[in-house]
Amino acid sequence: MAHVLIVEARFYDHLNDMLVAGARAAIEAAGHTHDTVTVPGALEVPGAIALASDGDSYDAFVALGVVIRGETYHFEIVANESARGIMALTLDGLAIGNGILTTENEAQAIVRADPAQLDKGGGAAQAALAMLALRDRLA
Ligand SMILES: Nc1c(NC[C@H](O)[C@H](O)[C@H](O)CO)[nH]c(=O)[nH]c1=O
Ligand SMILES: CC(=O)[C@@H](O)COP(=O)(O)O
Repeated sequence: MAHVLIVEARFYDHLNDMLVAGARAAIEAAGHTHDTVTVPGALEVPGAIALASDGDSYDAFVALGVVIRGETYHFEIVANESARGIMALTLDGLAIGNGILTTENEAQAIVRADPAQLDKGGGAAQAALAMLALRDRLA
């Protein structure tokens, strides 16, 4: 049984609730356990995973959040740098599923976050568990 940490950037409550529900359901359906920590925004997600990976408490990580394009270049910074930070941790050998949505508008985010529709939170959890299984197999 694996113990998974969900790191959620709680920027949009209603969207995050759906992503977290999907991720938790997928982890539980696979017979694993989970904790959740909350950070202010997507830019803080890689740092939180790095902090949590210092000990032996967690086998895998699920990054969740929503970045919706606004009027300025800030969207690119938050979307690209959060993904870059998560990818760097992945290349260090951590099992991480990236469920940080980067959308043009709220409607796109709802379809992707909703567990009854595209369920990207559940998909990110399944990706984290798949990478954990691969790591165990290759070790
Ligand atoms: N605009 C969004 C942000 N921005 C906040 C940053 O992620 C960060 O918390 C701030 O710059 C302080 O370091 N975060 C999201 O998750 N989603 C957004 O749409
Ligand atoms: C991530 C974003 O683009 C958004 O939340 C920020 O909006 P703005 O560019 O209008 O300041």
